Amino acid sequence: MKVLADENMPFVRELFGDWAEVITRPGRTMVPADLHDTDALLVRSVTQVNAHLLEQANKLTFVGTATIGCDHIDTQLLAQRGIAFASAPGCNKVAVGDYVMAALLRVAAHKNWQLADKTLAVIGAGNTGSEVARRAEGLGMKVLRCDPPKAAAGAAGLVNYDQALSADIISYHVPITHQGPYATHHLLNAAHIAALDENQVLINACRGDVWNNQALLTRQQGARPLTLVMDVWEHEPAVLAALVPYVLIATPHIAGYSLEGKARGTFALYRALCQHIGRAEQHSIASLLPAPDISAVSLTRAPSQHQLAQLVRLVYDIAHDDSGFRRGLATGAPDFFDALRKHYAERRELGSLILQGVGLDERLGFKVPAQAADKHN
Ligand SMILES: NC(=O)C1=CN([C@@H]2O[C@H](COP(=O)(O)OP(=O)(O)OC[C@H]3O[C@@H](n4cnc5c(N)ncnc54)[C@H](O)[C@@H]3O)[C@@H](O)[C@H]2O)C=CC1
Ligand SMILES: O=C(O)C(=O)[C@H](O)COP(=O)(O)O
Repeated sequence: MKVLADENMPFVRELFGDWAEVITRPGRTMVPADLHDTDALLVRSVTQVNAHLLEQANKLTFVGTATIGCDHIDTQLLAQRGIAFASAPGCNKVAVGDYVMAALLRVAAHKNWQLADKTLAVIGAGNTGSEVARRAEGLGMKVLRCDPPKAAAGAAGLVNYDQALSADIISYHVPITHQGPYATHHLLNAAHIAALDENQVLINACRGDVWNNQALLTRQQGARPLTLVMDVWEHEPAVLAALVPYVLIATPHIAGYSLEGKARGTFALYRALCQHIGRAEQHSIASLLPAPDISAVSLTRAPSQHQLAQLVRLVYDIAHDDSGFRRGLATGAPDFFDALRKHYAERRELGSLILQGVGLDERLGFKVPAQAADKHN
């Protein structure tokens, strides 16, 4: 069987190589001819799987995306053609939780805030939003959850969007959708942006088009700019360069890029394709992951917010991603965004670090020995 995969999908050869012919291509520039005689197509978020790409797909029976978002896949077309489809829901939700926690701690240092005094609103209380809410609650923050589709289905404890927009920090975790009562395209529109208070902080780690970037630029160029954290941008990879100097933390769509998250993504497709062709699984995720460079730290007392930020930086330094982004943009190279993503350094999840010695709140994401964990679930 012939499997065509995005060249930036790790562990493909380990999982598929011993039983399939694996061919890799740059995801953004896959062309119809690549699909000729291909049985299974494995993509990431940058490949538009549509009628054009499938023009020469004479043998294709399976398409998988090793991502949470599926906005790049014409799933209706696949269903019409009888092509099986799989995605990887939740695969990198922990990485997104790590990213937002790292961002929160950096914002707090920048604004001299104690996060425990602040309110965070999560827009979209699904897999990634719930992970972010859990971290924020671990930090002692008050959390508001806004999810109108879930509210309409009867979920309790949710706030409406206007209430959410009053929080100190507002973090977006919705899919990009263009139609229907809950469409998220420009969910943060020019009117919302103009009405926000200058002390508020906005975080986008979902999809760039959820925010009106041009309206944000207008706001930032005025007298009362907001504090912004942006992992995703309208029109990626062509970011609105003029906006970047007004963004506190700017990164190239890497919130989900932990090694564990990528491994779970590829593994979800391995599992789905094995099921699709009736093959028994012969691998596990654990076998794919190397030991982390730093595996344990011993604490003698509960860490302060500043010390917690230092512990997070031991595993994931968001400032490094931010400075890399700014350096890349400054080169003027049109492909800097994709180059940063392609050559992204190996990043482990906070859960790869065992914090020994004190009973730390397990919702923060670090691994806490069972007898010491301050349990909340
Ligand atoms: N920056 C990155 O690296 C990553 C970005 N993503 C993006 O984040 C998105 C969300 O991921 P998950 O949380 O795993 O998805 P999910 O499907 O588990 O949760 C999304 C939630 O948003 C809610 N929602 C939909 N429309 C809404 C609206 N108008 N207002 C408020 N809530 C609304 C849904 O009801 C659902 O509960 C993905 O679709 C993907 O586009 C995901 C992973 C990594
Ligand atoms: O899972 C998603 O959804 C994401 O946004 C991915 O983390 C994006 O990664 P790529 O597929 O663009 O490498």
